[in-house]
Amino acid sequence: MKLKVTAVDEQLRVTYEENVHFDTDLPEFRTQGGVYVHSDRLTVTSPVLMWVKALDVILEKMKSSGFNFAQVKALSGAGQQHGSVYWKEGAHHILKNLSPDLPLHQSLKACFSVSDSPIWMDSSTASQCFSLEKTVGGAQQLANITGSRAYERFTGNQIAKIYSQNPEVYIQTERITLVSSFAASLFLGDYAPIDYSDGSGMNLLQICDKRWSMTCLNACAPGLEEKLGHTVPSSSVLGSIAPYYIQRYGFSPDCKVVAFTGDNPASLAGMRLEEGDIAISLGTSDTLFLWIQEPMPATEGHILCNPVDSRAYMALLCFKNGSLMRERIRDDCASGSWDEFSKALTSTVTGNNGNLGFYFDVMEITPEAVGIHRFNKDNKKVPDFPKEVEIRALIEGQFMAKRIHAEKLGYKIMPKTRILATGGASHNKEILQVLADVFNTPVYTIDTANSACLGCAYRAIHGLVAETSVSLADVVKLAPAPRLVVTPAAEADEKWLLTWGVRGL
Ligand SMILES: Nc1ncnc2c1ncn2[C@@H]1O[C@H](COP(=O)(O)OP(=O)(O)O)[C@@H](O)[C@H]1O
Ligand SMILES: O=C(CO)[C@@H](O)[C@H](O)COP(=O)(O)O
Repeated sequence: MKLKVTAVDEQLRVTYEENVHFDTDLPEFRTQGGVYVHSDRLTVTSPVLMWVKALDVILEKMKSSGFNFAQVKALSGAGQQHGSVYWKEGAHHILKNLSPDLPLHQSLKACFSVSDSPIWMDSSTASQCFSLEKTVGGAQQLANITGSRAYERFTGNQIAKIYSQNPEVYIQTERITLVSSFAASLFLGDYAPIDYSDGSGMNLLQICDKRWSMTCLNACAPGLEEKLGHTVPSSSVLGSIAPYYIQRYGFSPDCKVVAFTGDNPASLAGMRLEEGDIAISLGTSDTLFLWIQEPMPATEGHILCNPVDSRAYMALLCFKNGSLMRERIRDDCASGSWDEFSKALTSTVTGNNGNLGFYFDVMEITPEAVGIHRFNKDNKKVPDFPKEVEIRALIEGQFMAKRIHAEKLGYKIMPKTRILATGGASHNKEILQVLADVFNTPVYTIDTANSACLGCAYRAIHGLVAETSVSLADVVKLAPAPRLVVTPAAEADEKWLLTWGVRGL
């Protein structure tokens, strides 16, 4: 996991990219994959000061490389969804008076009442989820209100856990931000509001009228409305950059901060998703998302407010066993090499001669299942597969699950359907070929695998004109179109896909 930056010029060309890798650039925090997995294997957190220090490091890297901060007209950003940051009483004053002589992590070191922020990988709040659904009248009812049934990683349940386990800490907290609005707060030198789109990943926001659900807030913790602040459209200008950045890095006082959002909503903007397209992000988690007009919340998947058009929505499916699962099988079966992994995919056939597998090292979100389960062509459970068969079974299984669950959400693949792929694994053409074969649909990518970052650069430009009703699509119409990378192989007919569906996932 990394902190990344992308700058674009007025022609929407990417002019600068940089990143900070949490594990290797900030080894003093001793994270693995940017996180701590606690001994119960359910609680997963990240040190909030590591995120703050990562911002110091990336800004210093930019300064040393001669980046011209004065030219930046607007900035925006994205954070992993659902994670939360707890600001201690008195933090606001410190945030508003940052000394340009000090790095942020020094000024802010005593500002957080919870030093290890719960993040999206956490699944330790089952009892809070149960109680929230019970309060509102069941899982479907909660989905109707907030867009999702109760999910353990969703922020309301995380807040409820902190309140029930440590009410003192909750009381000492003056503000709760999402990872996205926390990062925006750092640039603003003030508490930034939560945007509608990332706010929909909390089990607290009414997705129809974009107001907090008082029933849900009260079910999680007392006095929560005040600690969360108000919500804003994702394209809002929040204000100008804080004096700290003007004095320390040479930003212009006119540089505007546009609301930050979740990484998946930001990717939707970066990929310039159109209705009918299907976006698949192969980052740490795998996610699949669609632009939708009419929300139909169900007990599987999520409906979020659309980050680009406040009248629309996006549907999202999240799969926790994404890249980390692929990395584990790569290490076990391909000597830790992506090249060898890719060769195994080219040396095996579509449909894997009937061998299939489900690979969930950690409790999966979609579907709720855990463990490694392999079946041969006679549907008999087997303990292992030859290495190449294992690799193909993993990738076909991951993509088949995406197709089956998208179809369960009502998604229909049409002749015009395009898959837009992004995230680290979208660099791997052989993996994308399996994706094309499983969906029987061509796969496109954009020039950077960092669609969330690029989307925020686009959203920053859009924020400057959004109030005049110009759409994001208009603002980015000159950006390079997605590039066709692979088309389904001729032999990828629907027959073997059907067998998969019948054998069930
Ligand atoms: N050539 C490759 N083939 C498959 N996976 C890759 C390849 N290169 C990078 N990855 C995967 O991409 C992941 C990082 O994706 P990225 O989109 O940067 O993550 P994040 O979710 O943190 O933004 C890594 O975990 C790595 O396993
Ligand atoms: O939980 C979800 C979406 O609901 C995740 O997709 C997070 O948003 C984190 O994403 P990455 O670290 O994989 O980018």
